[in-house]
Amino acid sequence: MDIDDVRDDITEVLLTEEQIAEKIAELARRIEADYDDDDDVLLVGVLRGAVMVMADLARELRLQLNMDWMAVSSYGSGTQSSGVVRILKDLDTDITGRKVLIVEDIIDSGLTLSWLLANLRSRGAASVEICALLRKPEAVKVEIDVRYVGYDIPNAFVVGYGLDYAERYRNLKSIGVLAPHIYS
Ligand SMILES: O=P(O)(O)OC[C@H]1O[C@H](OP(=O)(O)OP(=O)(O)O)[C@H](O)[C@@H]1O
Ligand SMILES: Nc1nc2[nH]cnc2c(=O)[nH]1
Ligand SMILES: [Mg+2]
Repeated sequence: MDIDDVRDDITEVLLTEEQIAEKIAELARRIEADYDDDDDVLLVGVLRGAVMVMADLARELRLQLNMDWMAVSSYGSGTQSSGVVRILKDLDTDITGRKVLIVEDIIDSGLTLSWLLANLRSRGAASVEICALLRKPEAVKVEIDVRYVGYDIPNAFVVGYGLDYAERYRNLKSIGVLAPHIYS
């Protein structure tokens, strides 16, 4: 769906389809420079928000890799993190000794990723790095080392390209700022 199809719900288009694709390609080139086929990289997509990033990044990468998924949720249906991270679906892969690259759509409070990093590291992975398409200013407050960041964006609630509000808007091709009248 195009952002114009829900134009009244969006105050501003933040990133177009083209800007997203450009950034995914840039991230892929950086990742390719750091890994090779023998690394047997495991991309771990964080459901559900990271589905679009994962699908596009994985196809853009000229690298032999595996893909797995975890579902964690801390937001429920609102726009504020509840502060409690829950595993809704665990990995199917044993990551002992594996080079893991977590793929995320957005880092906001950083809560989801700092929890996930600790969780995956405790399973004995050889390395755990993070690739996130978007990062908000709040994220600088948490001490997580994010190797690959696409765009640093302003502190607004954004939707589209996997990012939802109450499970809607995930299927927008671009990313926009949600109009306050939708959630207030
Ligand atoms: O840095 P944080 O403040 O923790 O926020 C970022 C997380 O919040 C969103 O997921 P959410 O928990 O809403 O679930 P979803 O991916 O299913 O939309 C988003 O996809 C990130 O995973
Ligand atoms: N859709 C959406 N989910 C988020 N989770 C944390 N921050 C955000 C955001 O800005 N938009
Ligand atoms: Mg998520």
